[in-house]
Amino acid sequence: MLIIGIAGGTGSGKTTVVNQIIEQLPVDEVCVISQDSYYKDTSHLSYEERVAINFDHPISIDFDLLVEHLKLLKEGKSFEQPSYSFVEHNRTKETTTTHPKKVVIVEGILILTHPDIREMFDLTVYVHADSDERLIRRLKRDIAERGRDLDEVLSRYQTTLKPMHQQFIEPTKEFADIIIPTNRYNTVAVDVLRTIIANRL
Ligand SMILES: Nc1ncnc2c1ncn2[C@@H]1O[C@H](COP(=O)(O)OP(=O)(O)O)[C@@H](O)[C@H]1O
Ligand SMILES: O=c1ccn([C@@H]2O[C@H](COP(=O)(O)O)[C@@H](O)[C@H]2O)c(=O)[nH]1
Repeated sequence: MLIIGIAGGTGSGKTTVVNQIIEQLPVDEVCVISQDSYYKDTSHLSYEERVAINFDHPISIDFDLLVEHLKLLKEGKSFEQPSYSFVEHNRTKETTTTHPKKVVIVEGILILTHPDIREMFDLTVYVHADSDERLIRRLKRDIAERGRDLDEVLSRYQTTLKPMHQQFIEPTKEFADIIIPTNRYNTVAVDVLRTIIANRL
């Protein structure tokens, strides 16, 4: 089993890179675990209270559950991956059965902040795009897909996204084996990653 951790700021293109990698792999050889699935269950809070959560701080993530699930995969066991609704700011009732595969990709803004999780990765990648580029992408995506408006994205950017990125996310670049610049679509870097994966399988 090859476990790859893919980190990087919001809007840097992590999901896009993951999709580009897996589209060339047989479906029965790869599984993807998204850090977003592991936002803590906040069903006990009102919608207004959930909106106010700092979703870019490591404390918002149930890392214990993610560690438990990665250990299960390493033991060859399946688990139920939670699902998350960005519109509701909460986990949904659905889960996805995730089976151990030859290639396991874990992606998320904060996954390289956790020492035990870093230890479990065979390969670490940091996807880098400039902050103005990430903000533009985030604005477009969150308005189109996550039920946000201009004011919401900009105020969250100023209050939490930018400071948390500088404090927690950007410093994890030093833990990356590979840094992919993604101000543009970087097909060369994705090909390099595919080759590394193919060689390690
Ligand atoms: N290299 C790129 N150039 C332009 N747009 C991109 C690029 N990579 C991703 N995008 C777009 O930016 C948005 C955020 O990308 P996504 O892969 O979801 O980022 P992340 O998972 O890091 O938050 C998406 O709408 C995606 O289509
Ligand atoms: O309820 C939520 C939970 C998280 N977010 C934001 O999502 C991003 C992380 O996802 P990416 O796909 O890597 O962009 C993070 O910056 C949180 O602020 C949210 O808006 N609502």
